[in-house]
Amino acid sequence: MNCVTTVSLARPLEDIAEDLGKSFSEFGFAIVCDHGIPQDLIDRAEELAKAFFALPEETKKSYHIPGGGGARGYTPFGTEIAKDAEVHDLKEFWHIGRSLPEGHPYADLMAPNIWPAELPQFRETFTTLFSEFEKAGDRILRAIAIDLGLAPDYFVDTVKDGNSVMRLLHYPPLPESAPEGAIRAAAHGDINTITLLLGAEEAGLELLNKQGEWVPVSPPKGALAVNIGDMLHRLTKGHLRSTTHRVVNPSGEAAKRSRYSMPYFLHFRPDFLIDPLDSCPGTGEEPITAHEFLLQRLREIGLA
Ligand SMILES: O=C(O)CCC(=O)C(=O)O
Ligand SMILES: [Fe+2]
Repeated sequence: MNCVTTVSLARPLEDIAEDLGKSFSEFGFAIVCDHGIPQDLIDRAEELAKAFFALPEETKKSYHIPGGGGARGYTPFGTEIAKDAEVHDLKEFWHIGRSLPEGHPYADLMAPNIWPAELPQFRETFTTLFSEFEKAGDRILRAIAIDLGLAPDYFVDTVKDGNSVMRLLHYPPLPESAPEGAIRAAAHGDINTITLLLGAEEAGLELLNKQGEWVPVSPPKGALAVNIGDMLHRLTKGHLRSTTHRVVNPSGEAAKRSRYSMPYFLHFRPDFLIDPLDSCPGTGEEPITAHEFLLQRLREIGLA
């Protein structure tokens, strides 16, 4: 196998589990089509994300929450820095998290969402998209469980009310004055359980394969690029790989264009103990709760 596998989520999960598992253990990535997220919802979401990032700088900054670690609302251009990177990423983004009912036991760990008053459909559209991502994620996790030899619903309880986050990303046209070495998104691994990414058909996303070569990830329009995060890597003792990836700068005409994408970072519930699975070979790391693991990693990237 020398390239990321594409699977249709409309097929019976037993039929795709093995292909998916192989792609995740070799590349940490798979392309998933027929994922069930309606295309008209994706189109509306992309239009709204574009409309938000086109708002005046001052308006956008009014949705930045100082001291909030970027967990909700707007994070301006030049804030996030990848682990071990020296310069900031060339991106701005908006985060939407889970809306918990008042008094929920995790309420202290998940800040309430905020919504841009300028875009009345924003809240409804992204609330719907969040639950559609969650549904697709549930199906992908069932296929992963089958491939790992676990009960198909193994992950259901592990991600219930997890601290999942949807990120609307905007990489503006390349600035003339970008710091030396700055790229749209520096090489990093995702922290969470699995990531479901929409919008990566615009070139730039690359993964680092086991041979140490950068390989483009190019899903067709509307398909998901799905990748394993550090938490699932740790649970499976690296059998499912959290693969380093990045978004490189375009050249020529494309450098004058924006790139937009929408990753959904699916997380375990905060008190889930990431205790390496006996069914995966090798020795694992110490058990750690998902919340403690997240805090450690957010500190490293300057967001906590
Ligand atoms: O924009 C992309 O295609 C990927 C973004 C990404 O890897 C991330 O935000 O973690
Ligand atoms: Fe990522």
